[in-house]
Formats: sequence, structure tokens, C-alpha cells
Amino acid sequence: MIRFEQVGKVYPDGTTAVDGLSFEVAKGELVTLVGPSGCGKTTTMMMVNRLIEPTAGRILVDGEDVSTVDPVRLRRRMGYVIQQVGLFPHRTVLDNTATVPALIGWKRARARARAAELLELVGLDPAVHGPRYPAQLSGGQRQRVGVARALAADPPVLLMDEPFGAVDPVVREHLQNEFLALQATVRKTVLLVTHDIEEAVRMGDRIAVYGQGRIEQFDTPGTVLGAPANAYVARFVGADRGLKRLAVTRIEPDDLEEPPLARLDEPAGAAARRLRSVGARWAVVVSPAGDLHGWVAADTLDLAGEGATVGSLARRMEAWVPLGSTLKRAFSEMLQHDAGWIAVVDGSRFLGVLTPARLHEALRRSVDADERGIPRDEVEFHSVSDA
Ligand SMILES: Nc1ncnc2c1ncn2[C@@H]1O[C@H](COP(=O)(O)OP(=O)(O)OP(=O)(O)O)[C@@H](O)[C@H]1O
Repeated sequence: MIRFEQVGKVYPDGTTAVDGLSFEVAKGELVTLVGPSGCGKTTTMMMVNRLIEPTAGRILVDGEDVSTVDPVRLRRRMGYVIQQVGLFPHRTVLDNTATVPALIGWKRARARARAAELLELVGLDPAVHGPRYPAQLSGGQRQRVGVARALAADPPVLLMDEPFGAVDPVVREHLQNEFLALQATVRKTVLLVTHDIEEAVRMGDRIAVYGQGRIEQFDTPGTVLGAPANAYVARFVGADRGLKRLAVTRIEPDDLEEPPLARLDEPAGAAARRLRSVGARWAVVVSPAGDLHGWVAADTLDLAGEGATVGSLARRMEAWVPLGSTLKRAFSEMLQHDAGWIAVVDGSRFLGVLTPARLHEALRRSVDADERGIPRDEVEFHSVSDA
């Protein structure tokens, strides 16, 4: 969808901003450009919508060389989100959002209806926030308006330069998650510039790690963290890349332990004997169909009369995560609920539990797989006690 062919930019004062850039962003893919200040990320992005012209090579969008397309027409096909947002201060939020549809000649009513729809999509109430002026919004809300405005004319391409840079870390993570949820439905082709490796890893389908004016590695977040291409990338992604990997490694069925189970409709006495026979202190409680309900302690079952059912003694499960969640999310839920393990579900069906030891194994295995360049499921894990 967006293709860089040996693109270079030397500014008139002789500064080489980028040199020999070649990479491709597939349709519907989100690629993050990450690197230290001044390495050429913004220059790269601005060459796509011709705010800056390259001095070498060419850029193709949908097969078309952008240098042959009228810049104004080109920019209408590309949403552009920048850190300073650039909202018009004397226009309402609704009118700001309707800017591009109005520019391309939509009738006022249609443009405003579309703007209202977009505000809702980014989590703002058009009735409440639409009539306000930008100064009457929080920083996070202004960023959302920036995203809504960029999406208003439904462009196939989104260019985002530090789009979440101006807000505090908590709001930032919130906006990142919201944008990812949005992207899962709108599937734009996105180039996102950031200097924050965490953001690059969290947001990108693939990441381009920039050195000075060139790309040092272009790959998936997992590979960049697990197998940095060279010493520069390794230094840039940091010594705590094992931790960062938590954010990109997903829970798989093989990572789960099967704990003792008890059924909602089972008599307490029978369940208690069964748990005691295997030395278990608790069981996960499931419905007859296998849906997660909660958990029950073996002691509680012991103390109950023979007539009680497991269901009347079970406690609701406070925390669980869906299969495919990241290890980071599972770990964070464990910490938040002060739990020694976390249940994993597929829809409502209980699959198993993830324990800290299994979480460590999953992490270790995925790092090993990337380092050796082999698929993760072909790697065997040996713990220290096996050695
Ligand atoms: N108009 C210009 N004239 C001369 N040099 C420029 C110009 N614009 C940018 N540069 C230089 O080109 C290099 C790349 O700049 P660019 O803005 O693309 O970097 P960046 O990676 O986006 O940095 P940051 O994260 O700080 O925004 C820098 O050395 C910068 O000083």
C-alpha cells in the first residue's frame, strides 16, 4: 500500500535526514517508526503526503508514485494526526471534525452528521463535546478530536506523528488502547511515528527501528525485542526487553495448567473427597457446559453438610483473561487481584489457569524461539530441575 524505494532526503543546508529507505506497509497494517530525536522519522512521514519532497528514490501509494499526484488531492486520501493536534481554536469541536468533509464539498448537514458519528467513535459525546471549543477540552480529549478529524473523510491511509505524545502516561495508554480497538474495525494503513519503544511495541504490527537516517531493523515487535538485528537495536530496545516481551507474547493453550475442577451441580461431599485424594486445596468451579463460574476452597467443601452443592459454596471468579491476551495483561491481573494464578477462558468456556511458573516458561520459550529463528511451537522447554 505504501512503498518506499531507496528514498533519501538531503535538506538544502546539506543535512542528510534519511538515506536509502526501502520498506513497505501493507494494506491495513500499522507500522511504527521509532528512534531517537533527529533520526529522520518525521521527514519520512512528511514525504508520504508531500509536505516534504524526497531528493532520491520514490514513494508509491497504492502503486501510484506520489510525486505525480497533486499534493492537495493526495492529502485528502491521507488522515494526518500530529502531537499538537492543530485544531482551529475558534471553531467548535464538531466543526473542527467536519473540516475535511466540508473541504471536499460535502453538504454541511452531511459533513456535520459524519463528524458527530466520528466523535462518538472516538469516545466523545457529540451533544456534550461537539459544541465546545478546543480550549474547553482536556489534552486527551483534544487528541481524540485529532483522530476523529483525521478519519472524517474515511481516508485509506493515516499518518500519525507522536499522536499521543502530549498527554500523561495513564491517559496515553488509554488512548493507545482505544485507537487499537478502533483500528481493529477501521483497518487503515497506518504509519505512526514515536520515540517511545513501549508505544512502538504496543501499537505496531511491525516496527521500523531508526538509527541515524536509516532503518536498522524492520520486523514484528516480538522479533525486534527477542532478536535485535544488531548492537544498536539491542541498546535501543533496552536491557529490560524480556519485560517488554510480556506485552507482545500471547497466552496459548499449551501455556495453561489444568487445575482440579468441581461442577456447580456436584454434591459438596463428593467434591471434597475428590480434592483431598489429589491433595488439592481448591478447585475451579465450572457449569455442566464447562463455563467458568468461580472457585471453591477444599476446606469450605469439607465443612459443608452432605446436602450442599458446590454451587452454593462457590465464590465468583474476580479475574480472568481471554485466550490470546498478552502475558502482560495476565500478569497485571494477577498483581491487581493479589492472585497466585489467573483463569483463562475462550468466550465463557474455562480452558485452564496460568501460573507465574507457566508465565515464565511461556516467556522463555518465545524468547528462545525468536533467538533461534524457529517457530515457537517447535521449541521444547527444559526447566532447571530437568537438567
Ligand atoms: N528543514 C530542515 N532543514 C535542515 N535540516 C532539517 C530540516 N528538518 C529537519 N532537519 C534535520 O533532519 C534530521 C531529521 O529530522 P526529523 O525531524 O525527520 O527527525 P525525527 O526523527 O522526526 O526527530 P524528532 O523525534 O525530534 O521529531 C535532523 O537532523 C533535523 O535536524
